[in-house]
Order: sequence, then C-alpha cells, then structure tokens
Amino acid sequence: MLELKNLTVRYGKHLAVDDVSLNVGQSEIVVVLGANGAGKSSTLKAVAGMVPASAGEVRMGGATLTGVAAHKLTAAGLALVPEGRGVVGQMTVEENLRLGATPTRARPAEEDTLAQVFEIFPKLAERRTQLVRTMSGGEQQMVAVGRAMMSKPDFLLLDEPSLGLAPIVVGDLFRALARVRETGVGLLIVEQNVKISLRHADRGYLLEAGRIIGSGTADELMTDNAVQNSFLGGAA
Ligand SMILES: Nc1ncnc2c1ncn2[C@@H]1O[C@H](COP(=O)(O)OP(=O)(O)OP(=O)(O)O)[C@@H](O)[C@H]1O
Repeated sequence: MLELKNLTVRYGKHLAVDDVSLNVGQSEIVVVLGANGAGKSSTLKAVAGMVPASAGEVRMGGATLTGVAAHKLTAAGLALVPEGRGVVGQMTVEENLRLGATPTRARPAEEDTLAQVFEIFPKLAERRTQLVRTMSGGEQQMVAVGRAMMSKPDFLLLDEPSLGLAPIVVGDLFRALARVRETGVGLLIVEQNVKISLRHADRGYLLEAGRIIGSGTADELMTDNAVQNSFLGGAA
C-alpha cells in the first residue's frame, strides 16, 4: 500500500497541497483529478521526493518515505513518469528502457523485465532500435512508462500521461497501463482527462485548490455531481 497522510506542500506562503490523504493498493489504478493548478503535480512531486512536504507523511509498505531522496525512492520501489516524459531523444527505445534498470533491485531481472515491457508495449519491441526523438508523442510516453517499469517498481506515479496526445493514442496508453496493473504494480495517476482516466481507473479522488473534495470508485465518480460540474460541463 502507498499512503499519503495529511500531506501538505507550501511554496513560500502559497499552499499548493493542503492536508491530502489518499492511498493506492497493489494492482490498483487510482486517479487524482483536478484542473490546472489544483495541486496535482505538487502532490506527485512530494511523493517522489522532488519537492519537500511541509507537513504530513508518505508511506509505502509501512515504511516512511517522507524526506527520502528521489533516487533512493526509485531503489525502494517507487518510480515517477514525469510530465513531459523525460525520455532521451538521441537514444534508441531499448537504450532508454535500459536506463531505467539502474536500481540494484532491477539489474538481475533486466532481461526478463525488458521482455515484459515489450509484451505490454508491442510497438516498442518493433521499434527497439529507433531513435526516440523520431517517435510520436504517444510512443514517447510509452517509452517513458516502459523505462519506469524497468526499475521494477511496486508503485508507479504518472503526471498527466495523456497531455498533448490524440484521443485514440490516449486510449491505447491507458489500455497498456491496465496491463501494467496486471503485473501487480499500483498506479497513482494525476490527470485532467476525466473520461478516459475514469474508464480505466479503479478509484479516484477530486482535488480542488490543493484539497481533496471527493473520492470514490471510478463508477461512482463518473456520475458524481462535483465531477460533472467541475469537469464535464454538467452533462451526465
Ligand atoms: N515551484 C513553485 N513555486 C511556487 N508556486 C508553485 C510552484 N509550483 C507550483 N506552484 C503553484 O502551486 C499550485 C499548484 O500547482 P501544481 O503544478 O501542483 O498544480 P497542477 O494541478 O499540477 O496543475 P497543472 O496541471 O497546471 O500542472 C499552483 O497555484 C501553482 O501556481
């Protein structure tokens, strides 16, 4: 279980994440929905050790992660797919994927994990020798997810994976994320794309001005008034 307990992030006087508590189980896709500036990225960055939490706690498998450096978190089993993907354009698909296998826990299994990534993303297997900068946005996002998988995470954090992608590509990506879930990984995804993420998530939370204002199963949220009003223009 990945747990955020009363997590708070401040930038100077600005309260970006306000007392957020949520959890993600193994083999579960949990989505945090929120508009621009709601605090989604700040929440993920605090979990990933990229911004300090000013209060609260992050726990994984019962151990406290708060205050642990970002690279140590990867070694502990937490991987982040950042907004903008962070792939290396002048390297091939396979080289990018292998970059993810740096934690000690990942190295002995590198070949098996690579085979698993190619099974989840068959397109990447076809294009293993292609330079990543020549690929589409959706394909690059798949490389970024695959690279995070190479670290053999227990939990995967994804910052707006659908951003800038065509709807059909977003569908492919979320179907692949559902296959990642089948491997036992828990996924925490922050998204503005409500419809597609709720279609594939198990549960979700609504974030507004840094606070959780609602939560439920994906089915419950799909028909929730706050979701309808805030994100879907009131059309049920
Ligand atoms: N480094 C920073 N310094 C100061 N304020 C920041 C910083 N990063 C974010 N903020 C502010 O904190 C709030 C939450 O930002 P955050 O990026 O977490 O939101 P978000 O929901 O991810 O939005 P977006 O979809 O635009 O990335 C916003 O008001 C933003 O302007």
